[in-house]
Amino acid sequence: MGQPPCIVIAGPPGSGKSTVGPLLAEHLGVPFRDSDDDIVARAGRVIADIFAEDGEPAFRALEEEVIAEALAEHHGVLSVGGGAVLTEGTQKRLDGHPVVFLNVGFAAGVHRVGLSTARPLLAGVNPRATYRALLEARLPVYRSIATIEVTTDHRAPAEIVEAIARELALEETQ
Ligand SMILES: Nc1ncnc2c1ncn2[C@@H]1O[C@H](COP(=O)(O)OP(=O)(O)OP(=O)(O)O)[C@@H](O)[C@H]1O
Ligand SMILES: O=C(O)C1=C[C@@H](O)[C@@H](O)[C@H](O)C1
Ligand SMILES: [Mg+2]
Repeated sequence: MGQPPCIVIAGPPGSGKSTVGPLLAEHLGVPFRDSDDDIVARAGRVIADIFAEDGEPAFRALEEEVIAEALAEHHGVLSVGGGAVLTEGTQKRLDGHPVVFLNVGFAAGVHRVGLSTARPLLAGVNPRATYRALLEARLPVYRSIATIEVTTDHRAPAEIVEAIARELALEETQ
């Protein structure tokens, strides 16, 4: 039998991908990777600097590359950047993988992302409006690539892990 496919965690900024991903990996006893961390390690710069110095298209190209590598060689949980699933190449590569969409509503999401400047897409003059537009525009994309959708509002990370594990077990029996 081959290695199990990588379990992918997707969702908007603040949905909890980097928080829930490692907990899910621990729960399942498998390794964890985060594409944002892989990009930072590869570029030797933080994400805000890559956006500022190279622009978003260069960031997206690097993101697609590190995700392709991770999907090919990583057998565990992979959290991907909030905008990673917008790329057609990545969407195609996700085929055959369990993909968990961590959904978050506007109020909880805004509260979680705060005013951090680490998220270049939300660093403009009206981050709340930008965040609202981003959630609306991306919702259908997240839904189109996900095999599992989990609501994260008013739920602690440990409860979210339990919900994902239950859904993954159900998927396996189908
Ligand atoms: N279920 C939750 N309940 C309350 N707070 C949460 C929950 N999940 C994550 N958080 C908090 O929200 C913030 C953002 O979480 P996290 O960094 O995991 O989001 P992300 O989806 O990885 O975002 P990004 O796309 O920007 O990387 C963190 O401070 C984290 O502790
Ligand atoms: O939602 C997005 O487009 C992003 C989310 C983060 O995970 C980072 O990948 C980057 O800040 C872009
Ligand atoms: Mg993250």
